[in-house]
Amino acid sequence: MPSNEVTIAVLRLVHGADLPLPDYATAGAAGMDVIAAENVTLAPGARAAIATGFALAIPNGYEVQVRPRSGLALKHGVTCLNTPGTIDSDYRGEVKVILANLGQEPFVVGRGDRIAQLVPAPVLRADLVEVDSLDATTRGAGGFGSTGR
Ligand SMILES: O=c1ccn([C@H]2C[C@H](O)[C@@H](COP(=O)(O)OP(=O)(O)OP(=O)(O)O)O2)c(=O)[nH]1
Ligand SMILES: [Mg+2]
Repeated sequence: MPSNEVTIAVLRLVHGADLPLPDYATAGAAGMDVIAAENVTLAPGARAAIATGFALAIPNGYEVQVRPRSGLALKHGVTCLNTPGTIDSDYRGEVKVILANLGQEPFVVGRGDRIAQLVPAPVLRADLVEVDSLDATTRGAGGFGSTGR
């Protein structure tokens, strides 16, 4: 196994039994495309959690990010509302894709359509240490455009 691969167990659910599992569209693709397991029409401004028909068991120390597809975003204004979506390593339920239609027209998701992409990533967990003061920096509390355009 190449060093940049992580093995993730995938379980097909009954309503996804006939659907392809997430897969890479090209040899160098960063994300595995995810297929919708249901038909949903999203009105302009609407959102929905779209079924995918599979569940994962991600190894400890990893997550899977659910990211939008740029084609859907650019052509239709359809994106993942909670991007990047987080699939926790201890989640065993169905992976869902929270799509939002920010476009002007209704958007039809067809069962079998590629609606998002999955990217596994290593996760660092923080050990928070409470202190009385923080070290000084040039930026200080400046943010949100404080350095100009
Ligand atoms: O796009 C997504 C985002 C989340 N999930 C599932 C897997 C994830 O492990 C779980 C919880 O997600 P998250 O932590 O983002 O949501 P929450 O609102 O904090 O819910 P919870 O209280 O269940 O953690 O929901 C998905 O299927 N798709
Ligand atoms: Mg959570």
